[in-house]
Amino acid sequence: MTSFQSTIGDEEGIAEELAEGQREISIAEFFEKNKHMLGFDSGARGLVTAVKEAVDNALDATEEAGVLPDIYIEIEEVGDYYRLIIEDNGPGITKEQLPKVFGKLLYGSRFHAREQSRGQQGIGISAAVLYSQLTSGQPAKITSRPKGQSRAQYFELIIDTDTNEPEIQADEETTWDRPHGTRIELEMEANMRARQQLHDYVKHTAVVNPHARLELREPGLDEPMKFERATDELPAETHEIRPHPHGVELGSLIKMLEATESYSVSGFLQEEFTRVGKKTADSVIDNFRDVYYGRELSWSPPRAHDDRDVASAVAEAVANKGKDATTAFAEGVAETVANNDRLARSELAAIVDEVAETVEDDTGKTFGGTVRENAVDAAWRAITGVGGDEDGDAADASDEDDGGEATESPLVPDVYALVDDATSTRKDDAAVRAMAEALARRFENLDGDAFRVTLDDLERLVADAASFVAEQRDATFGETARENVVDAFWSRARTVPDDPPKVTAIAGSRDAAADLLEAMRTTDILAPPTDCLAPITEELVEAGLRKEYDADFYAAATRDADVHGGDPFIVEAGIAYGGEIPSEGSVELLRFANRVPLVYQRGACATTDVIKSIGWRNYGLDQPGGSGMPNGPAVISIHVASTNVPFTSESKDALANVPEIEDEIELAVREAARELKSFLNKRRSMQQRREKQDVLGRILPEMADKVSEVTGRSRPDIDGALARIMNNVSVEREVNGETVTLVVENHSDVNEQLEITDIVSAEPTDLSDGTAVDMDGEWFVQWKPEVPSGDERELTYAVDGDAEFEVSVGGVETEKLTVNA
Ligand SMILES: Nc1ncnc2c1ncn2[C@@H]1O[C@H](COP(=O)(O)OP(=O)(O)OP(=O)(O)O)[C@@H](O)[C@H]1O
Repeated sequence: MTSFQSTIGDEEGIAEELAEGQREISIAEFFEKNKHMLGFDSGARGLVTAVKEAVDNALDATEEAGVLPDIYIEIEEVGDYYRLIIEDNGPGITKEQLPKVFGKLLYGSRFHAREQSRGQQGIGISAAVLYSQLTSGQPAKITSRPKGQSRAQYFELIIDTDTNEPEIQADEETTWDRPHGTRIELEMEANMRARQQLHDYVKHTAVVNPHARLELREPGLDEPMKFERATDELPAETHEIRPHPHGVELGSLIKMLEATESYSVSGFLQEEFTRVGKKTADSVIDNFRDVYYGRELSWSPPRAHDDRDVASAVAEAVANKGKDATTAFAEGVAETVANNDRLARSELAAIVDEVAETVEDDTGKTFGGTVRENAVDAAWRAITGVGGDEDGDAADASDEDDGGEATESPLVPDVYALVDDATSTRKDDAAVRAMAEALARRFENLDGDAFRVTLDDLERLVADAASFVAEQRDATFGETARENVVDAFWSRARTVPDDPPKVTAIAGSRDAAADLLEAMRTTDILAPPTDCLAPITEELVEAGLRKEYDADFYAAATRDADVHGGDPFIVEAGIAYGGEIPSEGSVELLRFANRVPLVYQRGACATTDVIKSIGWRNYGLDQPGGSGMPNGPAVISIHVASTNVPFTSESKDALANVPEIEDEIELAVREAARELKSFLNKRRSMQQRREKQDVLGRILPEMADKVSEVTGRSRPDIDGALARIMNNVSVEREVNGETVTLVVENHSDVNEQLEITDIVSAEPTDLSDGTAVDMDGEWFVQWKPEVPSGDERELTYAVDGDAEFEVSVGGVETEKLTVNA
């Protein structure tokens, strides 16, 4: 007994003493202690969290019911308290469910569902009710009108903090002008210090839920904040999925094994998991066999020059079958064996069975189980020197130090060939031989005759043989050489034919269940279906940003689905740049999970970590020191949608650092950032072009004047020169009597597809091609010419001599255009 235990043992009744201090904890106490985890740590924050919980639920409920959300949020000051009202047009809640939804913590419809939803835990709204009652002493007032019912139900309730059950204080029918939906009224001790966060939450909710209409009234706003919907399309409907084999933990797997009605592992895998059909189940089971039973090492059968004789060994093992049948059987086995490159024991057994059946058919003699087993033993001994009762050599060979004296095992040349192949040519032959001998001895000492070994054991044997050789012969087999040797044997080893244990047996053995889990994880399995997810989509991520940010540039990227812990997820990123976005300070990062804006704990969020780790200078943003938050007029939004979003805490403020998700966030952000980079590069080169054109525009006329002055000739045409120097597209007008010609020259090195519109004050006729449209006495003449690089086009029409013109050219940037028309 340790001294600590003896001290305890000396004191009588310690357990009783401890028991006196043990009692049930009421949820009020639990809440008081953990309210920061639930997002209710202060009055300012509590108000934002309560709004967030109610609005998230309203969005979940409306979408589930296929209704476009119309959500009303109101905050009023009532004496020392604040009253919060949230109304939605969702499906409502039935009279039976309503008290539990609001009056019981950990009650919800989403905890067990593998489907993307904002709510996950069944805590949110009841925690808000509890916060309200603990700080104001007032009950929650709920009105709900289920779809199709003529009247609404009104409840006043509090949570009994001892029993975690709703205590109903009023329960009556009422009228409500909304045809269906839910209205929640909570009073609480609060303040508006987090007004900015509240506004951000509502605004950003509108950004990622362009299908929702939101309205916020609060005491600080003269006018309500209204966010109209940008689309009438609801997000794609999501479907629940079963867990993915790559994502379960051992504890859950054991529970699933215990609960399943399947009897076989194959049935269990196909029934309980997504993406597992018969073929995938077979692959998992093969991998399970490899870890659970190990593989069988395979060996080269004897060749013609070899003195190992399979045929006579088999013949000797067979008695009483007559000469012809015995010879046919023995030679049949020997010949089939020789047709194989390498053989494992179970393959040999299959060959013996097959040949026995053929010979039985041909000769009418019976080759029963015992005869076949004897034949397998004998043939295996002939091939490997190991097996049956005469397993002499193997036992002798166990003494490492008298290497030279024992008869060489038939395995050695085989092992030698593989080791030699797998190690570098610079290895000294004696070292390779020593390694082969040491390894062959270890293989011979494996349990049973079949040379079954798991990958871990094989690695251990190879390492052990290598260190033996290093000690005895002063030759090193480094890590790479050892890995190559392991690989050479493992890749030639065969998966055993044994049936896996039944589900109940695996459920009862932690080790077997762990082996099954490893097999599931190492099998290639299709990513989970993504119809359980509803990404915002690239188009709407961009539309959401456009709606709320006035910028020069927008880009968005939606990645393909990936898996973390068995739950599928999709990452989307968007960037808005320039325009009205403030250029001072660091960029604004908008974080979203399942379409919910994350307001607090930015610094503790995986999204922030990823943004900081990207080298933003590569993408054209300023980043002091080359790491950390980039600076500049940009907004970056990141949305992670998953059936199970890994938050750092129950208040769902920040994403945990899950490597798979971080990788996808990085790829999505980089995808959008690459577009930003090419936009900025182009903008920079256009800027340089503009500056160059400005300079040329100033000096060319001066040069033209000078040339004309010096040469005494007329002033050269500088517009054409400018277009040529700048490799521009030039559009020049020539008017000759009634004929108007627009000459388009392409001096650039690419073909240009242009759209040229000439607005003419009189009616044009005889158009070369193109169209003319009369718009209130002005004619719009339009051409869409394609002008190859280095080529020109002439666009003509006829018009009365006094007409006025105004040309506009589309299809090419203004910086690459010289218009003289
Ligand atoms: N406005 C509403 N309309 C219809 N049903 C609702 C509404 N609000 C809540 N519910 C139902 O009540 C349940 C409990 O809501 P609660 O906010 O406590 O948890 P949750 O949203 O499931 O998870 P979380 O704790 O992560 O927010 C929800 O799962 C949903 O079924």
